[in-house]
Amino acid sequence: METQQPALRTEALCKSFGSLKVTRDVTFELPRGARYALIGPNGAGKTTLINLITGEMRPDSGRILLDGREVTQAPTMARVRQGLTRTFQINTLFPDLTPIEAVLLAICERDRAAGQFWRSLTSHRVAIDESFEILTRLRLAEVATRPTRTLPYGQQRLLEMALALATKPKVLLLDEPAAGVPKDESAALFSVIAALPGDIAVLFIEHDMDIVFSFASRIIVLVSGGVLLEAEPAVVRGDPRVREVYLGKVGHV
Ligand SMILES: Nc1ncnc2c1ncn2[C@@H]1O[C@H](COP(=O)(O)OP(=O)(O)OP(=O)(O)O)[C@@H](O)[C@H]1O
Repeated sequence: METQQPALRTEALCKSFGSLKVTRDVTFELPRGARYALIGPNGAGKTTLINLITGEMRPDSGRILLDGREVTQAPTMARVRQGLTRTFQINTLFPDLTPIEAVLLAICERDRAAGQFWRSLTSHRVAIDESFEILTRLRLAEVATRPTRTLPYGQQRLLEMALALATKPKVLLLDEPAAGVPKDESAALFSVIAALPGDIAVLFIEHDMDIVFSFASRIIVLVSGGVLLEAEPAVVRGDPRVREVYLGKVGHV
C-alpha cells in the first residue's frame, strides 16, 4: 500500500563545529518524485546538511526520517539500503573501468549487501540488462565499453549518477552534479536529472541560478545554516531577502 509519508523529512536539525553553528533548526520535507534545489551562498551549510542526511556526520539534535522511518542514528550504509543515495562534488570514479563494468559492480555490491551472495547465469544476464538500462537512461549506452578516463567530464558526472541509480534510490542527493562541467553541457546533464524516474525524489545543490530556475520545482534557500525560505522558483526569484543575501551578490536575477 502507498504511504503518504514524504520520501525524506528533517526535523529541527542542528549541527555546530565548536562555536560555529552550521546547521540551525533545519526542517523540510522532500515529497516523492520531487526535483528540489538547495541553494545558498558559499559556507551557508549546504554540504554539511547533505552530510547529516546521509549519516556521514551526526547532528547535535533533531531527527531525519526516510519514508516515515527514523534514521537519525543509522549508519550510512543502512540508509543506502533504505533508498538514500548521494553523489559528491568531486570525481570518485575508477578511471580504468568501463561504464558497464562500473555499473555492474555497483549492482553486484547492492545485491551482496542485500544478502544475495550467489548469482545464477540467468541472473547475471538480468544484471547486465539492468546496467544497460541505467546507462541508456543516462545517455551513456554508446560509451558503455570505453575506459572511464577517456570520457568527457560531463559523461563522467553522468556515470556517477548511473552508479547512484544502481543502488535503486528513493531519494537522490546531488552535490553540485555539474561541478567542473562546461556551461553548455550542464543544461543537458540537468535535463537527464529532470527525466529520472518519477518515483525518485531529487535534492540538488547548484550554484548556477539559470539551471536552478529551469530545473527545480521548488527551492530551499539556506543562509548561515538556517532555512531562509522554501518556495517555488518564481517566489524565490521575487523575494527581496533572497536578492539581498544571495542572488543580488551574484547578479543572476
Ligand atoms: N568538518 C568541519 N569542521 C569545521 N568546520 C567545518 C567543517 N565542515 C564545514 N565547516 C564549516 O561549516 C560552514 C559550512 O560549510 P559547508 O561546506 O557545509 O557550506 P556550503 O554551503 O556547502 O559551502 P560551498 O557552497 O562553498 O560548498 C563553513 O564555514 C565551513 O568552513
